[in-house]
Amino acid sequence: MSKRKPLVVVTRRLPDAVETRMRELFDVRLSSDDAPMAAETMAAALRDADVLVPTVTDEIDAGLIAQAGPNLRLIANFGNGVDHIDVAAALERGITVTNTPGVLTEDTADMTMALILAVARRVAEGARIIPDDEWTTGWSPTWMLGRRITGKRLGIVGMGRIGQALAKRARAFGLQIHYHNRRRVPAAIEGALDATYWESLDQMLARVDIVSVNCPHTPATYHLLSARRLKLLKPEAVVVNTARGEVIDENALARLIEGGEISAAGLDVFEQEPAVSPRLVKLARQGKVVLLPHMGSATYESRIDMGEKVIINIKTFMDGHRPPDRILPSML
Ligand SMILES: O=CC(=O)O
Repeated sequence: MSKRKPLVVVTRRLPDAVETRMRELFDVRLSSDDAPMAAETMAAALRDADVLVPTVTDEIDAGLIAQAGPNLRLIANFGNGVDHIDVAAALERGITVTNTPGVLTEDTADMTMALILAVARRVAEGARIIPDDEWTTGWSPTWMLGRRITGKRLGIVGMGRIGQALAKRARAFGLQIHYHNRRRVPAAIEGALDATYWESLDQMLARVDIVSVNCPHTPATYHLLSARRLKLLKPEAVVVNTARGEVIDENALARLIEGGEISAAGLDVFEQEPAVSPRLVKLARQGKVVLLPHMGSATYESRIDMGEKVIINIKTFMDGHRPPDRILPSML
């Protein structure tokens, strides 16, 4: 690598502290506005840059990667999920891809717990009542009743870092932990979480009260919660997703909630962000689903730590070493 500072192109505004550090270390082209990069700007960035720092809002497909200039050696994603990047195409061209795992685990697990509570206890609906001047008769024995979560069964789909962090929290709320994962987690972790492993996702779905999606979106998990699988849930079941919209067949979920075959959902992620199915929006107005605009890792702390991870990945790579958070072909 030459002695010149690497040209690092960043597609979105990052926290001030992160941008300042990047300016010190790199020849950095920062985004002036906080909108997803237009396709032509992205193509130009890929042509010029040594390093691209995209986020989940940038679709970097094989066609764009084919237009990358000879200097582009690293795509250092600001975020955990890399399903918006054709990583296989990048690796084929000798471009390394990194992400920011670990630092957003606790915050995303908190948000998942928040959605579980919000749906079960009607928090979003309740929070609108006073500002909307609708609290006219005061406390009532029969009004705004939700569902107790203590003693219920939580089925976690994907027992990685975030799944495990959720399980810890959920146990403190008295939920029984069930999980499905490609691989069973080590016995010590399973024991500490008092978690029941289900090799068959179908069998787990039929038995849980709340299902939480915490696995990445890959070709193998696309519509993992298909219409057929969603129909296995009990009618009083709740579905929560803070991972990726694509893991659930969103239309099927909306249809089943409309028909009363599933009770409710709490969703932080969607199949076509930022577009959200009008059917889900209608269900949110009716108080049957809680919708959040992809906020799982949205804390100052997470976003600064994610920026630091991006910087470490770039620095390590530019110093000629393997960056810590490389995406390996075996992870795809
Ligand atoms: O969704 C956000 C991320 O993948 O970090």
